[in-house]
Amino acid sequence: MTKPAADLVALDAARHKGQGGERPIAPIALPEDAQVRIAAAMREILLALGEDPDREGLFETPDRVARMYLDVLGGLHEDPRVHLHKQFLADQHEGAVIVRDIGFHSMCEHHLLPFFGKAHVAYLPEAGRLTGLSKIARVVNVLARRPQLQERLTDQIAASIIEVLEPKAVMVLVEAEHMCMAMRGIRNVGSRTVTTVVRGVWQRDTAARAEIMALLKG
Ligand SMILES: Nc1nc2c(ncn2[C@@H]2O[C@H](COP(=O)(O)OP(=O)(O)OP(=O)(O)O)[C@@H](O)[C@H]2O)c(=O)[nH]1
Ligand SMILES: [Zn+2]
Repeated sequence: MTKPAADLVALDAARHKGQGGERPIAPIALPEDAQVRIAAAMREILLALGEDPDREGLFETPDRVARMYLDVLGGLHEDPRVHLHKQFLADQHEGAVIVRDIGFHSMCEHHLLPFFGKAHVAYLPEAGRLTGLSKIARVVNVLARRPQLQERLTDQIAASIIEVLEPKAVMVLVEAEHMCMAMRGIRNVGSRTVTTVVRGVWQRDTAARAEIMALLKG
């Protein structure tokens, strides 16, 4: 096996450090009283809006919303990298592996409104070192179920793969629609944001980069 991508891991660690409030890939602990506290906060929001949280339609809502947040933001307490630990070798495969159209739902950390779309992931295995295709989708799923920025989601998908699988190169393209742009503020429905990240040998090899980017865009 050739040199692992330790330099890429270090580069990633540096990139993710000190970027105003940046949160790392590692999971955080779930407070024991999370459900109760979220429900109490939701009840307070309803009261602040002038609503009656005890009326029939609302009385179960704080609890329900608490369960919903613990579900859609549950990736905070999971480590995406564990899914990549199961690996296998296919020495004869020298080309890229591309998983397109991984659907995801995330929450923008500015407004806690959903953004959702597709992630497309490519990597160039090191010495045939592969992971299961579903594992790439699992990584996307864990990282998406956190308060996120689309750019950070894109970076962290690549960083997780680099750290555990140590491939020669990774490229990630994420396209998404942000409800905070559609439902409020500018109220721009239908605009899509595209973010990309390229790491490893594809950063220098412009021909390969263009070829993989074209395949990722589909
Ligand atoms: N770069 C980036 N920006 C995002 C993402 N999700 C939401 N935003 C933006 O975050 C910005 C927050 O801007 P602020 O000016 O602090 O908040 P705001 O007053 O609600 O902004 P408006 O949406 O323009 O009304 C907005 O421009 C959002 O469109 C994301 O994933 N990446
Ligand atoms: Zn937002």
